[in-house]
Amino acid sequence: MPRFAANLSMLYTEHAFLDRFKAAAADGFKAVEFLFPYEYPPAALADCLLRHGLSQALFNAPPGDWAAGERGLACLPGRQAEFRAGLDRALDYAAALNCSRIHVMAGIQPEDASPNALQTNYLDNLAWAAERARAQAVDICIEPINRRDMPGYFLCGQAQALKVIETIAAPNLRLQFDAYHCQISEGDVTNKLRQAITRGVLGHVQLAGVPDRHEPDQGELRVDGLLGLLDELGYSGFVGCEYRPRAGTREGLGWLKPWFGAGQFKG
Ligand SMILES: O=C(O)C(=O)[C@@H](O)CO
Ligand SMILES: [Mg+2]
Repeated sequence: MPRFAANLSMLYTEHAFLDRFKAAAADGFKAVEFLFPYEYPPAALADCLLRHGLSQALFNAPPGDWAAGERGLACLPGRQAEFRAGLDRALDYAAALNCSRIHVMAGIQPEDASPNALQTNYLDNLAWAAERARAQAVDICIEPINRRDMPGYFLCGQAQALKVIETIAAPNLRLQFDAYHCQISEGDVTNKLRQAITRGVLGHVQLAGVPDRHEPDQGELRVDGLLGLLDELGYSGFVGCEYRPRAGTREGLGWLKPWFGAGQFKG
């Protein structure tokens, strides 16, 4: 049975951020994930988790200047010191939240940068981050993101991510497989998910409907098939529900009902 995490950056936005933990727990979630915790002290977030019986599945390392359009620093030449300081900050939060997965975003490739420089920088930074995180038993996850939503994003394909993971060969550098991005960028989602599991590199899964990033009960993906495959292949990690509800988070949770354990689903 997959373990589901409510993505609190997209779900429960009817509530203030710190109230989303309670709302997720009330609907039967046992775990949460979100993009960035850095506006809040680690102790306040740890307290929310504890009070509502939740575990933290994943969050993101600092992405640079998000408001200015930055989407991660890992591939960017000249930003190594900032990347490293950000990763250390994320590791402090991971310790406080008892979280063993951090998503490190690659960054938007600058138009004037050489592809070789970006790749070298990306590999150097990820190798450093994986080694640093390993001491704390934390996995570093990398996620291919589609370029319709994030034009110019450096890591945009499953094969590209697998090659990076294979090249660095750190046991705690893992793939974050977001079926929504995979379907938009390249399709063949089932085979790509199977490949990630059989290669032993799958660190985290996220789901949304395609093409509109709403609940995964409509559109191009057959979510029951993907969740069944995770079960069949013995995936024991989390599945992040990372979508924008069509009309209210609780109202849209019907698709999860068959997958939540008996008595968990309150919606
Ligand atoms: O957008 C996604 O998909 C994510 O998983 C985020 O962490 C990055 O924006
Ligand atoms: Mg995602």
